[in-house]
Amino acid sequence: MYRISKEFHFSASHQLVNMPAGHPCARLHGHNYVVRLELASEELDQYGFVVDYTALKAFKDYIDDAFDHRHLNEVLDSDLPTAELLARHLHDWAKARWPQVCAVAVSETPKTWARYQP
Ligand SMILES: Nc1nc2c(c(=O)[nH]1)N=C([C@H](O)[C@H](O)COP(=O)(O)OP(=O)(O)OP(=O)(O)O)CN2
Ligand SMILES: [Zn+2]
Repeated sequence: MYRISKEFHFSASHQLVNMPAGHPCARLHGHNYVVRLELASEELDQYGFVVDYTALKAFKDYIDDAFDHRHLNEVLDSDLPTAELLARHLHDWAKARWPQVCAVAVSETPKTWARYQP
C-alpha cells in the first residue's frame, strides 16, 4: 500500500457552546488549524503517483473559501464544531472527489490532533 499526505492551514474562530460553564472552549476563541489529508492506493498512476499533490488544490481552495477567517459554528451549522467533527466533514468532502482519500486529521493547537478514518 502506498500512502501520501498533504497539509493545509487556515485560521478560524469557534465556540463549543454545549460545554459546561467555565470550560475554556465554551468561550468564543480561535485556532490556527492544520489539516492533514491522507490518501492511499495499492496502485500508482502512470506518473508514479497515488494522487498528484498539485491536484489537491481543490481541497485548498475549499478550505480557503469556506473555512479561512470564518466562524466554524456558522460554516458547519453546529454548536459542536470540534476537531473530530471537522475532520469527518473534510474527509467526506475530499472522499467524494478522490476515492484514494483514507483519513483526515485536524490540529487545533501544536499539541492536539483529531483524526477521522472510516
Ligand atoms: N477531543 C477534543 N477535545 C477538545 C477539543 C476538540 O475539538 N476535541 N477542543 C478543545 C478546544 O477547542 C481547543 O482545542 C483547546 O484545547 P486545549 O487542550 O486547551 O489546547 P491547548 O494547546 O491550549 O492545551 P493546554 O494543555 O491548555 O496547553 C478542547 N478539547
Ligand atoms: Zn477551540
